[in-house]
Amino acid sequence: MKTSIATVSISGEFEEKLAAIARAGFDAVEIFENDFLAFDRSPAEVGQMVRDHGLAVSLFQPFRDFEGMPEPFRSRNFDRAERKFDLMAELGTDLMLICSNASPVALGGIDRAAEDFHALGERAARRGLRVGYEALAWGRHINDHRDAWEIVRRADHPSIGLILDSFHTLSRKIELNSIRSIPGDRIFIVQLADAPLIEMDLLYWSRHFRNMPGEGDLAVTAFMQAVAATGYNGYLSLEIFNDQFRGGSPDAISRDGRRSLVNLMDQVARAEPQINIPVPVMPDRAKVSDVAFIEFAAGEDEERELEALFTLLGFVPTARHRSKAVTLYRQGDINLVINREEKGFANASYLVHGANAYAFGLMVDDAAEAHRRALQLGAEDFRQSVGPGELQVPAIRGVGGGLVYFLDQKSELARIFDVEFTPIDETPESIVDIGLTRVDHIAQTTRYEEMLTWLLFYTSQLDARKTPMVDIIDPAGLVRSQVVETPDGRLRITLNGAENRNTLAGRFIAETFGSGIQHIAFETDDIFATAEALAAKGFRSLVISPNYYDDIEARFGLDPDLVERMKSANILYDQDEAGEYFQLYSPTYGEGFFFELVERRGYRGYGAPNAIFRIAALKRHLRPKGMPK
Ligand SMILES: O=C(O)c1ccc(O)c(O)c1
Ligand SMILES: [Mg+2]
Repeated sequence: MKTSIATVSISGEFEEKLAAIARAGFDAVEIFENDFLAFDRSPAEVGQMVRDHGLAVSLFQPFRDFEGMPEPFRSRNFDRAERKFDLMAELGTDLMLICSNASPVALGGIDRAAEDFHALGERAARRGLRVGYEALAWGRHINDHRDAWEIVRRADHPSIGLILDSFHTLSRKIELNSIRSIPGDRIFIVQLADAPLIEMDLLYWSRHFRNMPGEGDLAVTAFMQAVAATGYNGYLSLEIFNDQFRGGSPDAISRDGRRSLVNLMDQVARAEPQINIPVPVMPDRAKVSDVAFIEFAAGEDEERELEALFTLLGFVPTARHRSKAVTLYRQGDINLVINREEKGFANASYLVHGANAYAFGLMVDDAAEAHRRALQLGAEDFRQSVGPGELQVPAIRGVGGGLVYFLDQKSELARIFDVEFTPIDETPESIVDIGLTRVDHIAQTTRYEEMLTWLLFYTSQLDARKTPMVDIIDPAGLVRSQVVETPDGRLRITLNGAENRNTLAGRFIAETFGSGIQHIAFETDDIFATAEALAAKGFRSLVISPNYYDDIEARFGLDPDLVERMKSANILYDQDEAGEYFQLYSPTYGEGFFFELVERRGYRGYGAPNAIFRIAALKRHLRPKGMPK
């Protein structure tokens, strides 16, 4: 599999871009004319620089408004093309992209365009060069790959071929089977991009909102399946115009790009096993059956505070690590771990971020395979020295430098808490089970610019899908929220992207020095019983404005008695087509961390309409420092 990326896709100076692209493992770059024009080195030097980074130039582009022009433009275009051919020879590439004509003076006509391309093919052939024709979605006469292919077919010249670009085809919803009958060797290159579904002008959408395959909503996998079925075995080239990427980290964007292609081709090869493109063999996306544990890093004081909080919430200290200052707390199927080691990774996380939920374990079908796939996708491996009799749990670095561990039922890993821990026999009498059964969701707060990275991180490794992005209104600004969930809901992760530091999410990032888990939601089968048990123990839940309850009673036509019960327990409510949702929040602890307790009666969402009221209430509670006693 040969991978390439257009220089416009990432930020930085020209040479910085090349270095990042090479480090991420690409084979080639598409050189964008403007990137080159803005750079003060000769074409030969640029070509050399690309090769010095171990890269090839897959393509020079774009050459605009070529085909079907009246004189004198037509003759001038051939002269202009010859000049660019000179340049290509110096750069060291044999392929030029011509995008379909968008000029108002362009004359239509398939045959006229085909004749122009035939004539250009003759000139290109003399120099051993090739020209590929791409239909822009907004081309004046040609805006559909089927018409571009007809022109290429009629041009009937070995130096003239077709260029396919997933964005142009998918944005116009063109029938994908039309690609399958094109001979693979007539496709000179394939450009790939995804995009979020937004209703807007095609040109503007294309030039500002493209993203990596898998990051958006377009059917890029189905598109690439059709391309692969033609026998095509050339470059897979990312061409991503995105304002955010232009301002992002060249390394991070390049790594995401490479990950997106590996993941895409893995999915394509599974669906179309006969393809010509050699694709790395890797395990399938891991099936997650549960959140096995969530681990907090803490110092001595915070450990006491967390312990008080956990026991108040009904968690029982169940076992202690044989050699480390690590304690397991349990309720229902939920395992919470406090790690108060004075060395090692947890301690490093504590020193940087303060007490925080820095790691979680996922129960998957095969932990070793899940780990292997993650590494093949470019995840950063994590290993820590283990003591005698302890298990090396496969792990990778996740959001905010935290950890994701993989466990499974088929190996020793299933018994980690038996192998490495000794049971604590007596349960303190003060602890009352409040009916929490499992982890409903883990909410991670990231900078807005990182959201796509982490969405791709999860959805490429795990058998999980992403839901559409929702906007959450914080009184101090917008927070975007998107969910990664398994089809059965056994794993749910919400990613919240903070655009500014005055929002609750933004403040959390600023105060804890980075992204991380900001809240954890536990499920109960009876939220009212849970609320009552908590209140009896003196737990003070987050106080919700009484105005809220008048509104939901009217909005959902609820029984006034039910509303009264919710109001007295500060329980929030939502409904979707599948059922009802009840939510109860803790106040914030430390720098904005909190717990949520939920009851789902068939409901599938996350209570997004309530977020604005919850955030306002949390902000009223937010304390400057320290966990409550
Ligand atoms: O936005 C454009 O003009 C443009 C140019 C070249 C391409 O390959 C493309 O997909 C879009
Ligand atoms: Mg293109």
